[in-house]
Amino acid sequence: MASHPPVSDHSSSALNDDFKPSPREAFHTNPDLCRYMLRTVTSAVPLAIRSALVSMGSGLFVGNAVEEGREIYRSEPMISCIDADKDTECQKKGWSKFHMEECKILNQTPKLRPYHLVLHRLLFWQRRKFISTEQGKALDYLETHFLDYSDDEDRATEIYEQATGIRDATRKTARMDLVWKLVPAMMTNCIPIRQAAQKESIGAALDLVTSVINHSCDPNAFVFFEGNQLRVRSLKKIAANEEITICYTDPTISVAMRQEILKRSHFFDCRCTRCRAEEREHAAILKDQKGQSSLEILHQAQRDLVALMRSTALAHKYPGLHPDFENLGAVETQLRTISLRAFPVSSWPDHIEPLPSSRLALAMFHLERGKRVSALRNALWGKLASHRRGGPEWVNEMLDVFRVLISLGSPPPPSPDEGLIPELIDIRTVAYGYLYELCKQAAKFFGGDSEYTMGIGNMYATVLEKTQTGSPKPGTEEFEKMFDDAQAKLMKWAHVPTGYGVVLSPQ
Ligand SMILES: C[S@@+](CC[C@H](N)C(=O)[O-])C[C@H]1O[C@@H](n2cnc3c(N)ncnc32)[C@H](O)[C@@H]1O
Repeated sequence: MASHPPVSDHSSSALNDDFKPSPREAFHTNPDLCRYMLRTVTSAVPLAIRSALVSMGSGLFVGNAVEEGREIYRSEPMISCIDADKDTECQKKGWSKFHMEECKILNQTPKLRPYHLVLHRLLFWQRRKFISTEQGKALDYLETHFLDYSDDEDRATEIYEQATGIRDATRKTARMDLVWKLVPAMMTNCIPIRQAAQKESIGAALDLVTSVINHSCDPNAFVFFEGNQLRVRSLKKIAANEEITICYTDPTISVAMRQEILKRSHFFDCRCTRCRAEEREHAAILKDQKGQSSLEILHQAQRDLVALMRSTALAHKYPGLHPDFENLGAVETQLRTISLRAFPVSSWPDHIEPLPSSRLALAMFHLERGKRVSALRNALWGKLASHRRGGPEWVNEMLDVFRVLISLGSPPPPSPDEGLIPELIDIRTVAYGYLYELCKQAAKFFGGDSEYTMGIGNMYATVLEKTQTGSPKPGTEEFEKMFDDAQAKLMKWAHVPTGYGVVLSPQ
């Protein structure tokens, strides 16, 4: 970042242009600090901060084996901030005691991002000496990628502009060296605040222990928020002394997009087993295209599909903004055109993202427009074709499919111009079975005590109550048979290949 005059030594005015933070030490080299950090969480298993196996620096490890679908730890993050446009809600919930003070500053900060809120809170605390010695020490150990940003003129400018904007918003009371270091530190270590039921983040948080967890695209754990409490739970069995990993990106996006995001935000090339397997699979599939496609064409098509769905979502939310994307029939045509570009010889494989997610998103747009039959076709296709068979994303997506099924099972019946629909009894049986499975999976991944699981459980109890006495109930062999038949009929109707259906868990 040599071309910028960025940094003060601890005064606000004396800037010099060769600031470099002192080399960062890894957390695990300071056992006292690690002990302090681990005391900030409530853990269900012993935890340890050690030299990482999947990256440089430190990582978080479990001391004992953890079964799939168990809590690892929960904590109140050091700082949690809700996005400016969600803050009315946040004040009601008492998220931000500092709202008045922060609001003044935030209004002056250009291009506000969620982690800016965290940064402003940190600076505010620092001025008021609210940061304990241990917390201050832990902040010094956070990964900043300062030198990686320095090596890239554009990225360096980006950080510099953010740092000066933030410092100016504090009326230059903040120490520039601190701001300069904390901007990239927050970009690297803040985690999005996502409640169980939400796909989108509503803010950002800094949690010291969670900032030690490294990434995998096939992670063994995930993070979600219950109110302002952070929870980390296992996605699969973790052996004693194994490193905990979480996915820093949306795990449902394509390998190329995950890699792009990780490279840009965390400066590493992910070499996890999932990435390598998917890269090999894509290369093999493209061989069938007789030289008419390539990995570059596929990656561009994947980006185009994501952009198409983003524009459609915007057009849906703000009518008139993108009139070209308001007609869902036209969007489906564009989707087919993009798919054909990458797979001109045989069709785009059902499970390769972002096709399944795009189909599911289309289903929800159709549903909101009252086109319930088109919604069902897209929902079944998108959900069942995807290779995801568990995890928090599976639960959220299945809840969407359930909503589509329920809408079709409720009056009024769809108009005949929407085309033939499956028998109502089959729709209801499948909805009932999916709700049963949702209960099981939500309890497993989010925990029985999460509001989300309890909400789904209440829905299931209501449906169960309304079921006529004597009718087969989920968990029985009789129901399972009925469900399998009904699901097969729906899949046939939606042209979903056999073998993709949901298999109900035992009682
Ligand atoms: C939130 S920190 C995780 C803790 C970090 N290892 C440390 O010692 O502070 C995120 C940074 O860890 C590194 N990292 C995490 N997962 C990685 C992976 N799978 N491969 C390479 N580096 C990784 C990257 O530098 C990333 O920006």
